[in-house]
Amino acid sequence: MTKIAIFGVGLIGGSLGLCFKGKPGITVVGHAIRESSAAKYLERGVVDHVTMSLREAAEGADFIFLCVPVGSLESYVHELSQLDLKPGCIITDVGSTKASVAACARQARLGDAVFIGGHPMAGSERSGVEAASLYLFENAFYVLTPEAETPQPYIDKLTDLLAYTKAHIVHVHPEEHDEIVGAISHLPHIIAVALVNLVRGYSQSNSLYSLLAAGGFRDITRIAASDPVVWRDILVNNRDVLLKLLKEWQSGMETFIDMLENENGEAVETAFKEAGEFRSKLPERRKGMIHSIYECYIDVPDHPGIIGKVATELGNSAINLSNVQIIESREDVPGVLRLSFRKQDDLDRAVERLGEIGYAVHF
Ligand SMILES: NC(=O)C1=CN([C@@H]2O[C@H](COP(=O)(O)OP(=O)(O)OC[C@H]3O[C@@H](n4cnc5c(N)ncnc54)[C@H](O)[C@@H]3O)[C@@H](O)[C@H]2O)C=CC1
Ligand SMILES: O=C(O)C(=O)Cc1ccc(O)cc1
Repeated sequence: MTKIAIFGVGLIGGSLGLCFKGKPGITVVGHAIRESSAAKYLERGVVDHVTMSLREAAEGADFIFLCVPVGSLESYVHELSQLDLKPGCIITDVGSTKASVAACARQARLGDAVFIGGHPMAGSERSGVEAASLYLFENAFYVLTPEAETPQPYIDKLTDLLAYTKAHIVHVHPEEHDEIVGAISHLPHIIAVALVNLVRGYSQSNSLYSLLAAGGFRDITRIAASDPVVWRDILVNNRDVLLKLLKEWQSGMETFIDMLENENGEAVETAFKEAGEFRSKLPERRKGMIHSIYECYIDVPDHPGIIGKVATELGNSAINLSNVQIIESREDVPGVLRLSFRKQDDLDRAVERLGEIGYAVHF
């Protein structure tokens, strides 16, 4: 049997457990730090066995996944280095930053075990094993940060196992990883939290702020509901990158202040045009999908059952729908559904079929 040990059975650890559990020749052991959590992991079915002993979890493991908050990763690497791990054991992590854990693993005496850093670029603002999902990583990118010295057979072995996640593996240097995710993930979380807290302050004296907050505000602040401990650790860990980015952000805000003070509408327009052009070229990737996506929008009344009706209609015509999304920013007007397809042909046939049955289709 291949033994996989998971430390930190939360959103990410639990989702990995779901991907590996029940696969041929695999047994998944979860490590719990509380008895109440142990029962929950079994009940949720994310692991085969649970133990509260770090040694018992790690003993004989072929793979060890560290899925704890970033601030705890190093102490786990250290504790593992005190144990007699199975020769050839692969230790990996899922932390949102990679440079510090890579440096720590380089220093640690891991015997015949090998560390390969990892970061699935998929998740959500939810946390805990309750939010775990078998499909969390499907089509997402999964970053691995092997060292130049990491023997290829170990990288291959981990890559083969990760195939169960259905994610796409990419290799990135740890420092480069931290710079990139600083800009595309960590800074946006800071901005979302700062914005929500600004409005929270106003709403204390005027309840209309929260009553009217919809659409754009909700779109860009979903991630402000993310787990405080997980994000405390990420931001503190990636502080050098973030301090640089925040200074650039500050100067970007000052540019906006200048534009408004000088009533420079032309510059505002240009800023929106440039941002819009760049954003429209971003690959639309729900959960990090890497395939091109073909989309259309349909006007539908906002009532229960409408998604099922549209999906059934397309299913009956053997049209493969890859995603459906309700556009929340149109809350008080007739609902708008975004339909996504992986193939141009599916989109073309959907447009034709939906038109035939009377829906207004937009691009
Ligand atoms: N939340 C997300 O969307 C993503 C998170 N990550 C990374 O995955 C790791 C886990 O994050 P989530 O699964 O979201 O968190 P989570 O809060 O859902 O799970 C964390 C788990 O670690 C356990 N744990 C063990 N030692 C702990 C300690 N000292 N302090 C706090 N919890 C401890 C908790 O009991 C819990 O089961 C983090 O390193 C995070 O940076 C990576 C990709 C996406
Ligand atoms: O909820 C979202 O959109 C996220 O941004 C999820 C996420 C959180 C942390 C990561 O390191 C990677 C992905």
